[in-house]
Amino acid sequence: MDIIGTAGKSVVCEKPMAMNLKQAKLVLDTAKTEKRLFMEGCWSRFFPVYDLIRSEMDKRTLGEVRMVQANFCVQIAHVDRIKKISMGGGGVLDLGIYCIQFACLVFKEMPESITVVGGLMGDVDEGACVILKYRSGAMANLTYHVNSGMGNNSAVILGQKGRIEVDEPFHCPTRCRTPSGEHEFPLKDNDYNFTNSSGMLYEANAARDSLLKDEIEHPKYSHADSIMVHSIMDETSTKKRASYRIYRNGAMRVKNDA
Ligand SMILES: NC(=O)C1=CN([C@@H]2O[C@H](COP(=O)(O)OP(=O)(O)OC[C@H]3O[C@@H](n4cnc5c(N)ncnc54)[C@H](OP(=O)(O)O)[C@@H]3O)[C@@H](O)[C@H]2O)C=CC1
Ligand SMILES: O=C(O)[C@H](O)[C@H](O)[C@H](O)CO
Repeated sequence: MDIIGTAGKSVVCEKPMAMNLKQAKLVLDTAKTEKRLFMEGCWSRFFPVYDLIRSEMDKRTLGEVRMVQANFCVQIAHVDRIKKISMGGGGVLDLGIYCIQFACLVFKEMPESITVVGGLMGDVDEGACVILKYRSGAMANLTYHVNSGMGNNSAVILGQKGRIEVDEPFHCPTRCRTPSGEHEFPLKDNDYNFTNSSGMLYEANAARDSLLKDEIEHPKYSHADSIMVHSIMDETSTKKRASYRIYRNGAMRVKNDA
């Protein structure tokens, strides 16, 4: 907030922009008051595959969407920023966020109900199965885990007339299949630490566009998008603590910092 408010700078902040909804709102309110660009770096949203998904959804080529599935399971339990609660660790803030933003991309509204079964790893969240149910009855079935083997980290959107398959890694994809066929957007110069990291250029270009237009948010991942995703993550954390409490017969070990 000081960077935006006191120093008067525009900010692109890696996901997750905050530990909870309350913090996220404070930052976004500051950006609004100061009329500075603030973008939560949800880089997924700027990949060409996501542009294609948006366009298929706008054209309603799948008919009514009834189900979304997304998985993100990897073994990163040894990483400090994952395992330490003091560094904002845990699964939902690192991996679950990608699954949740994917459901939000498709349904564009808050779910009516959120069902969560999850577990802890020390004092941070290890993983969970999350089911979002929407007013129309449509559902999203999301799974994330930071202490497992590598899953099939893909996503699928199922409509009454067709489907979209986003190949692994769905959070930074280069390949998908839509009703119009197979699409591939290869990345160049991709020799970095993280998978498909050169795809960060899509997000960087988007931030540049917003700066040139004097926007305070980017339409592909707006402040409302951040709020929706953080609202669901807050709810997920609360429900997970509850499910863990029941599962472990009364043991409750994570502090509620909301
Ligand atoms: N889009 C993508 O491809 C990816 C995005 N990410 C996101 O990027 C972020 C960073 O991940 P990653 O680079 O792997 O993390 P690292 O742990 O490698 O780096 C974190 C950095 O933040 C600094 N830091 C930590 N705490 C503070 C603090 N209180 N004040 C100032 N600086 C601090 C650390 O400084 P120091 O070195 O001095 O400790 C370090 O330089 C995460 O939010 C993650 O979700 C991560 C991976 C991939
Ligand atoms: O944002 C990311 O990509 C992450 O922070 C992950 O920890 C990483 O992708 C897992 O492999």
